Amino acid sequence: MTFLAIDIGNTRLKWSLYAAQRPGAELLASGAEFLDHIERLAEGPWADLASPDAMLGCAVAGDAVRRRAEEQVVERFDCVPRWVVSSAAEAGLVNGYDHPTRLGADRWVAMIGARHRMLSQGPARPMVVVMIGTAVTVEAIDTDGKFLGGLILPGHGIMLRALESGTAGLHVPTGEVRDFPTNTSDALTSGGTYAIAGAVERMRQHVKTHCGADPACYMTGGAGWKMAPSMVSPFELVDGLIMDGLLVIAEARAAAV
Ligand SMILES: Nc1ncnc2c1ncn2[C@@H]1O[C@H](COP(=O)(O)OP(=O)(O)O)[C@@H](O)[C@H]1O
Ligand SMILES: CC(C)(COP(=O)(O)O)[C@@H](O)C(=O)NCCC(=O)O
Ligand SMILES: [K+]
Repeated sequence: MTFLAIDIGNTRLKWSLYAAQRPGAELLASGAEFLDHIERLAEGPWADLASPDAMLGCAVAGDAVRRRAEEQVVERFDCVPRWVVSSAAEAGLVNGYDHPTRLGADRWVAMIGARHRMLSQGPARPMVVVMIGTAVTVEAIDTDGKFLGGLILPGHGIMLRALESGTAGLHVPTGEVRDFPTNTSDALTSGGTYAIAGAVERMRQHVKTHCGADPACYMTGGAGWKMAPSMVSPFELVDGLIMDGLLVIAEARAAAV
């Protein structure tokens, strides 16, 4: 029962093909395409793959992009494209958002992946789940698996572009992260990095106060590796939290049928 997982963010489409529809399944193939290159999938990276038996994805880059991806799936494979919509509860997580379906599906899926990972590592704990993609999200989940709420911040690229377009004197190359930046490039790079690190640390404190226990902290997303060295408290950097979440959801849904 091979399974194709797809995560469409605002910058890239990520895909992974697994030998089975359950967490921990063997990874057979994977890749990432910038959104402009989605049309290449069927005749490019997917050309030599055997058709998966099932597919599940999450997509936050808009209906038009999701349809373009769907066309590639249907053109190349013999499986029905299915997409996760955030709901009031799924796979052991309860959604505390005011309007649960308005929560970004990628955020919901990553939290489900993180909760599964945390429970496989030991007893239940509260969590902070950080995704560093086009945007940055910082989620709080209590010990029972209730999503309490989360932060949305601009990612590195958006922060820099916003500063460049709103000022006359900030058109400079990328710099280094420094404790005490002494040039414009380093000041911008460090400012963005520590804005994210500071927000994450604040959320960690909120969760600790609210839940009365130190949260398990997970970080994922294309630019997660950039943030890892600058975090205040230790975070486990997990490459495929969204893919893990899609596997967890697919397994739970298959078991429920
Ligand atoms: N090799 C890479 N290709 C593309 N983006 C990268 C790469 N390495 C780091 N990044 C950073 O990761 C971000 C994209 O991460 P990703 O998780 O794919 O975002 P999204 O899910 O929003 O599409 C980019 O904004 C960029 O800053
Ligand atoms: C916050 C996001 C833009 C993150 O997108 P990404 O950085 O993964 O491309 C996305 O999850 C989204 O559009 N969310 C809908 C609004 C919400 O979650 O409240
Ligand atoms: K994402």
